[in-house]
Amino acid sequence: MLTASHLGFRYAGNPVLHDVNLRAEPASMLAVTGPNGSGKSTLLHLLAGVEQPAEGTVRRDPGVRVALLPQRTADIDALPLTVAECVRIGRFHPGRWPRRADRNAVTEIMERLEIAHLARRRLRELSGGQRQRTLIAQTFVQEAAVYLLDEPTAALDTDSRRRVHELLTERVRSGAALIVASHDDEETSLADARHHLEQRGPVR
Ligand SMILES: Nc1ncnc2c1ncn2[C@@H]1O[C@H](COP(=O)(O)OP(=O)(O)OP(=O)(O)O)[C@@H](O)[C@H]1O
Repeated sequence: MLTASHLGFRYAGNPVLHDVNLRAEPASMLAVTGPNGSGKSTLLHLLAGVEQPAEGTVRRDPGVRVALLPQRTADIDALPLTVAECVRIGRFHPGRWPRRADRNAVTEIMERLEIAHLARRRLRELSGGQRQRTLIAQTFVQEAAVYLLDEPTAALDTDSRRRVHELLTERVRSGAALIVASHDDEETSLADARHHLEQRGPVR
């Protein structure tokens, strides 16, 4: 589906990733772990095609759809979007009007993540957890084969975290490949495999 071979990356000459090899397997969750600054977010950006590797390749099989839940999204907050509009973007297909299935999927995911009552609120008016649940809804409303999730539950309370973990497990059961960067032991224990990144670059 999605294969990373010998990936390397540097920010302004500072090495972050070196010789990373991994594959998104269908019906499987891979946890990406490692200390702060070890390059988990960078790796997800490379896998999503947001950044280009300095070394190695990311190969995506033709037609495989990849959804990314980024960790930092200040640009999204700057848009005057409501919660419902933000989630609907996940079902937006250029050149075609939303179908009933798209509208149903949006309603269903908003109910599951308990943001339906916030539908008309602007993103910038939300709490951190409400905003995170909105972005998770936007990610999971997409019909992707591969989901790249950067610390999906870091801002969430226990109930919301449990709900998101149920969603992760269901997506895996329905055949998706999940790659999840996480510091949370409970979350990484849901994974079928783990890829640990070591700290690189100069020690300060
Ligand atoms: N845009 C950037 N420009 C320069 N350096 C960057 C940039 N983004 C990240 N870095 C550096 O690259 C390294 C890896 O960052 P990254 O965000 O990928 O780590 P992470 O493992 O996701 O960390 P965390 O657990 O804190 O989320 C860090 O040392 C960081 O300071």
